[in-house]
Amino acid sequence: MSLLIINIKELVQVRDTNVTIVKGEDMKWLPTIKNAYLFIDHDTIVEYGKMEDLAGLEADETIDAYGKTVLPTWCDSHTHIVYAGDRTQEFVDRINGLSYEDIANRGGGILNSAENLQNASEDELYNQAVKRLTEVIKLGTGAIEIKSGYGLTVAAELKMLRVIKRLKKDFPIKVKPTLLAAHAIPKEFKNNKSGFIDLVVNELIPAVAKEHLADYIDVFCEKGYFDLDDTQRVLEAGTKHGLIPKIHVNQFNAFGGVGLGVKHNALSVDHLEELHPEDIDVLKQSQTIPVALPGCSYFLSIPYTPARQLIDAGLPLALATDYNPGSTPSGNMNFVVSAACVKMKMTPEEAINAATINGAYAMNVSNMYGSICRGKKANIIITKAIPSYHYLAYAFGDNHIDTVIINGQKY
Ligand SMILES: N=CN[C@@H](CCC(=O)O)C(=O)O
Ligand SMILES: [Zn+2]
Repeated sequence: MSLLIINIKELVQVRDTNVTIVKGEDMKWLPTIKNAYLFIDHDTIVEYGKMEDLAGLEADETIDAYGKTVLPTWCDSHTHIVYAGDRTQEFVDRINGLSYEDIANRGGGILNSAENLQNASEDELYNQAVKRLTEVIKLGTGAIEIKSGYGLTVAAELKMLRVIKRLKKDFPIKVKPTLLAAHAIPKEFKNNKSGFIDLVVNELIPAVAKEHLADYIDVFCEKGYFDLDDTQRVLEAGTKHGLIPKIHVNQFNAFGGVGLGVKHNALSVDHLEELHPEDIDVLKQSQTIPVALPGCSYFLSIPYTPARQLIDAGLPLALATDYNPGSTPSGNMNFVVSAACVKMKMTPEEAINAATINGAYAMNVSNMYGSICRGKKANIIITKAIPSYHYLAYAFGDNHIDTVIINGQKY
């Protein structure tokens, strides 16, 4: 089965060589071809170019994309889409004056989601996650990372990760599973945090590794959750079992978690709403990519990750949704791109690079996803007729997507 897309107004994020990350100044450059075609064979991008150079290429199906923009699907490197129920009551409580911290301190927040998840069957969880995943693919996401972390017991964490495994098998997009082993201190361990870390290190991580249920190990490194010593213990145990660190850090407080992540060769450090100059220095010496989650800043009314400081220091930056029931009940990468431009002063070029190729890097899949490149997976967004790719970020809140193609097939 082959597919030819013709008369594309602008083909965006075209890379002749297989670039796997873009950093600093280079993020300002988004390569495009105007009046272009794209040729896909089965699930692979085979050829592209200017319409005037389209000669002798025939396909089983042709799409006329006159007036439309074509770009690679979004790569969402940070989500928690497997969860039970919602937390709308806490949302209303926050409007009425409680903080995220107040809610957590009275046993709500992550512990609330953990209770819901522990009481849900694997099938219930799967069915809820199927709806969310289907929706985000229709919004243009073509590769996604999904975390556990609402289990807080060995059995419930395994249940979550088995749901992620089923999603990975049943959906055509790339799914990368993460064991978020230490997300909150369970009630039973309220006065015995080190006992919980013992459980994570001695039982949870080995059980997950034995079933090959995760690629990455994550910790919520934050005041009131897990400190540097706890984080270090979890990352060491995860690494010993072949899991690569990707951590939640500097969401509310910056106290050295970024340096610790870098020391453990973290693939990414995520959140960074709070940032110290030394965090930037340490990131400059590393292969670790910072990940910003503007949907979380929007929803919790907390600072936005200082993208300008990171990019102007020559660093790469990825954008992701953080889709979860507590801090970001949205998996819409289009909103994330727009919010990054409006609130973080990223240019549309930087935001699109951050949401495609750099998002793919933050999942270690940028050799096959995140750009229009010969040999890469044919995961493509065809927009409605829009004036330019800038419009995606500018006209926020509307759905500009006409068609999503995953592995060469219309989704
Ligand atoms: N901060 C930690 N974890 C999630 C929120 C979890 C929740 O509130 O349920 C996040 O990334 O924002
Ligand atoms: Zn998160």
